[in-house]
Order: sequence, then C-alpha cells, then structure tokens
Amino acid sequence: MSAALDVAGVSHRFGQRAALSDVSLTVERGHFMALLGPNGAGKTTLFSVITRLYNNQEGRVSILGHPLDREPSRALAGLGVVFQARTLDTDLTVAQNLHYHASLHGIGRAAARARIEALLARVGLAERRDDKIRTLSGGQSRRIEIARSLIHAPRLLLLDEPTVGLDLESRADIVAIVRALVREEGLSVLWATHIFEEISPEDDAVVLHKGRIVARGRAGEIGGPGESLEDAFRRLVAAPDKRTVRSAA
Ligand SMILES: Nc1ncnc2c1ncn2[C@@H]1O[C@H](COP(=O)(O)OP(=O)(O)OP(=O)(O)O)[C@@H](O)[C@H]1O
Repeated sequence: MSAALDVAGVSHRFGQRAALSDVSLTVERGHFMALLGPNGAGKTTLFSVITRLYNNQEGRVSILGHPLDREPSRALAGLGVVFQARTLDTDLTVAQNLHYHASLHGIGRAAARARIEALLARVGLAERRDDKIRTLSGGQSRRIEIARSLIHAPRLLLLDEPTVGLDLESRADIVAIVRALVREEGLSVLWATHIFEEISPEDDAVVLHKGRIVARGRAGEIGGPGESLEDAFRRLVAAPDKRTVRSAA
C-alpha cells in the first residue's frame, strides 16, 4: 500500500533564500511522525507545499498514493490540516464553525450533524456545541480546530506546532487526542514541533534545520549513545562542525 505521505526531493525558494533544500520524508500509514525544527527551519513552508498553498517548485509530493501535481483533488481529499494560526470564527458557535466547514466539503446537513457529534465527543467538547468560540480557552479552540480538520474523514493529518502558547495540561490533552486517533483509527500524522515532551521514543522523527533534513529515524534512536533526543537536537542545529548526520532508520 502506498504511504500516507511521500515527499521526495522537495526544494522551495523565496527569492534568493532557500527555505527547503531537497527534503524527502515518508509518513507510513497509521504512523505518528514528529517534524522537529527550530524557528525558521522550514516546517511551515513544507506544510504550505504539501497543502498546495505554495506551488511545488522542485520535487514531488504524494498523499495516499495520489501525486499532488497530477491528482490534486484526490490527494487533498485525504488530507486534514491544523495550521499554526488560529482560523475559527470567534463570533460563531462551535457547531456553526463545524457546519460551515462541512458544507465547504460538500457534506450534507444530516451527515454533517452526525459527524460533528462524533468529533466533538472525540475531542471531549460535546457540551460546548452551542457556545461561541470566543468563550473557549486556547486549548479548547485548538481541540475544535482538530475536530474541524477531521470533518471530511481524512487519513492523513498535518499539525503545525498545534500546542504553541498552551499550558501544560492543554498540551497534554491535545497530544493524547491525536495519539488516540492514530492508535484507534489508524490515522497518519505529521506533527511539527520543537517541544520534546510531545515526542515518544518510538515515534518516527525527522529533524529539519535551515531547510535540510539533518537526521531521521526513531525518535529514541536519533541521539548517540547516552544522548537524549533534546541533546541530539541541540547538537544537530548547532554550528556545522559539531554536527554529525545520523540515520537511525
Ligand atoms: N513568505 C515568505 N517570504 C520570504 N521568506 C519566507 C516566507 N516564509 C518563510 N520564509 C523564510 O523561509 C524560512 C523558513 O520559514 P518557515 O516559516 O517555513 O520556518 P518554520 O520552521 O515554520 O519556523 P517557525 O517555527 O518559526 O514557524 C525562514 O528563513 C523564513 O524567514
């Protein structure tokens, strides 16, 4: 079976600045992959290429076996995205936001209602259905954004630093919700972050730095002997002479 996401040799430039250089990665179906990178590494640019906000300049992207350039509708139909910036309408209720999004996907009213109930239960916010978004906490809004990203039942979910600015408990809730989706529904996830507590040793991981992948493998194996993932990350994004590119996979 084809991978959930296959990125092959993708490069992207903003004028003279190379934001991505020959990036390749594969998210297998039912896997959680952490995309680790410091500010400016290129994570958001990569997500923008995968979601087709930016035209692909070089390289190939396939989602669930559908090439993004040749079959964009089929590729994007299987993709859900939680962007870094918040995009819910704060003056509308939770249900109104979700129904609006469902109609954008062409989902009928009755099917949307059932799907929204199931998703609100999934993110633990069924009782907030009729509340305006502006009355929710930051963590609760994020959970609604996750529900919204899943409205069309995608099989691959991209999340761009979804826990930034949230307290410890809200962060843990969001990580737990997404991990349950992977475990129980076989969802495939690409999770961009620079928060190490969100990553488990058995996760697949890639480290992106200055637009290049500088390490990949099981998160627990990216460090050298006796070296934590966090220490390995600091070494990898430090001066080039301190860096040894490792491939644990
Ligand atoms: N629209 C743009 N025009 C010009 N340069 C850009 C643009 N968007 C991003 N860049 C540059 O491309 C590089 C990668 O940025 P990007 O936002 O993808 O990084 P990031 O890993 O998502 O960082 P952060 O964690 O801060 O969101 C940076 O050098 C950034 O300044």
